[in-house]
Amino acid sequence: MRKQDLTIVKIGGKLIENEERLSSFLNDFSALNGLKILIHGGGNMATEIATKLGFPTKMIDGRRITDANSLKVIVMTYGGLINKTIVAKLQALQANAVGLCGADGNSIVSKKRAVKEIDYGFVGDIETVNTRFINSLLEQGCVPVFSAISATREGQLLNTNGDSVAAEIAKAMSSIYNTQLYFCFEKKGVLANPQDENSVIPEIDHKKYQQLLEEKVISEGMLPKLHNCFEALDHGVNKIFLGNADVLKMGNSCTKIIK
Ligand SMILES: Nc1ncnc2c1ncn2[C@@H]1O[C@H](COP(=O)(O)OP(=O)(O)O)[C@@H](O)[C@H]1O
Ligand SMILES: CC(=O)N[C@@H](CCC(=O)OP(=O)(O)O)C(=O)O
Repeated sequence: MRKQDLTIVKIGGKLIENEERLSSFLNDFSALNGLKILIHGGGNMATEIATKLGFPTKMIDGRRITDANSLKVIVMTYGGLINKTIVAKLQALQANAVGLCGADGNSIVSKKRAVKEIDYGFVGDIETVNTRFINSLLEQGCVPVFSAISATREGQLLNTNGDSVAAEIAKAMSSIYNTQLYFCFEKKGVLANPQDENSVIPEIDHKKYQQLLEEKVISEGMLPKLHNCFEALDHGVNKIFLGNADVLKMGNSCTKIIK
């Protein structure tokens, strides 16, 4: 029997900050047929609030170095302001959204990243996704909305890259559903020339990905994003797309990740 479809969408922090683009995106998201899950970032807003509080931000290859103060800002910003704003807007669009972080329902258990060359601080690498719990929400007609936060078995909250949260949820839920994963960010897709908004690469396979890495066409936040795309593709996720706030609209140009 064919599995039921599940759509998983990650929305990046730069889109969340723009009220018009966020509303338009949430309209499209709420109108999607079938079961769905939303994951959001909020990196830019956390940086802005941390700066106002006098905590400088350090990023390495698109990943935040998270000390105790930045973790507090992150939990308040992602788990509080952004998550609840999105949930309220989705409720107004008749989607029964439920806001979560990885600690809720023990949904995403992670491990603090081991210190190798770099000490990332309170950053989590996901170990398990509680598919039973997430599925119970879907079966009740809820739309889970996850922030980019996970927790250890010992109860330590950890900052967790939003793209990784989306990819790990999609991978895990692929055991039950036919999954499609969308990464929604500022650009129309992966660009051959990051300065040219119209240079969207329509399809990327493993070979092209290696080539883009070698040619250094991808950098910063695009590095974890594409890494997560191929992780998901290699672990059962059926379809993966990268595009801007209009990526859920029919016929919109974007990048498709293929085998
Ligand atoms: N080849 C590329 N194509 C598109 N964006 C790229 C590319 N290389 C680097 N980037 C950068 O990566 C960013 C996306 O990563 P990130 O900011 O982490 O996304 P998100 O909004 O999901 O947090 C783009 O806004 C762009 O600045
Ligand atoms: C460990 C790590 O880097 N976590 C990310 C989580 C937020 C995120 O992914 O937000 P965007 O989607 O807006 O980039 C961060 O703090 O920036």
